[in-house]
Amino acid sequence: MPTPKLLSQCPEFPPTVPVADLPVFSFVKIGEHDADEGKRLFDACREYGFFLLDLKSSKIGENLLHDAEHMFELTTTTLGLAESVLSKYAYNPPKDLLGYKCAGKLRTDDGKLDAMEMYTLGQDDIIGNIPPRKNPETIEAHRKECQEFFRHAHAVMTVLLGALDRELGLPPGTLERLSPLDKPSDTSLRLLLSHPQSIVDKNRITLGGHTDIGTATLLFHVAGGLQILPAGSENVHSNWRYIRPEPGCALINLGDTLVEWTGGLLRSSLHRVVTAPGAQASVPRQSLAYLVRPERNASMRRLEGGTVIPRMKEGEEAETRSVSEWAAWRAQQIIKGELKPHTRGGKPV
Ligand SMILES: O=C(O)CCC(=O)C(=O)O
Ligand SMILES: [Fe+2]
Repeated sequence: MPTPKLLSQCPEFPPTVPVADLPVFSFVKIGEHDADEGKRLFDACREYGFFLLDLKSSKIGENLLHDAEHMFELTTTTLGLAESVLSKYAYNPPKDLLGYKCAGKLRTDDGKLDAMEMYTLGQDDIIGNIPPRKNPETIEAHRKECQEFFRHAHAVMTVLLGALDRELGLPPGTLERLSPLDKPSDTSLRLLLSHPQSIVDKNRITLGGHTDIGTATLLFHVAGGLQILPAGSENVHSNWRYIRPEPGCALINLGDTLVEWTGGLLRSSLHRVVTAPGAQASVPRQSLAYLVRPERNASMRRLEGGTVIPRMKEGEEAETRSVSEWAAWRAQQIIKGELKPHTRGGKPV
């Protein structure tokens, strides 16, 4: 992403690093229910679980690109506050992931500590599903812009989830109703920042390999550094592929919840952030991740009623946990080392 303006302020993404060849879809065509675009989108959701979405030439898309510029400004002002101010808004894992996370709180795949700062805004707080939380003044003064971002990002997701409903043969609106804007959920917007290193280690892992746990994620990045591990590849440095930021595009990736709901048809791919490549390593790296989670009471149970999602076979046990219970269980498994994050789903239809 995002806008040509922001990309022009960043050194060039080098042409020499290995990149993932992700497909680009037109948001306009998907909104028009273009059958061919929908089919290719479904293929990408199973093969990679990642794709680029061209937001240009669409009113909602252009609005979201504009909102993203505001959110990048909030990243600069908010994460530029003194540590003594930010620490008053510190996150409190595992219960409360909203607020400020300083660098060095998480373990990365190589056993070192992460180098990513983030400030996480909750959809419930910003949209008003709960009484407002207290955020730093840099954010409180721009609640309206934050609301606009959430509304437009949700509108874009609604169009994408509608296309997946059609491809999965689910009744229209099924997936959107499970992850709505106006019901309590853990949907959030992360404002992410990592600082350049004094001595550049191009393989340093800024944010460790993971899959996103929710429905789907919409990401804007300006400098590179985000990488995906192609399905079936061993987790060694040489197999990871950079994702090249493209002007006017958002990057979309599917989360573990969609894998569960579709009986493993859709894919949630392992991804991570390393030092931005080439000259981009010398500038602060900012990104925005809008992480859509289902409403809190939703179940992780496989969806029924579609024409494509496989039915439970004899002997298979139905997942009965709610999304919150499942998320807590999974976080515990990872903490206890019983589960190493890995690519999930992508079963043939
Ligand atoms: O910063 C990025 O490019 C990716 C962030 C990410 O994967 C996440 O926040 O889940
Ligand atoms: Fe992620």
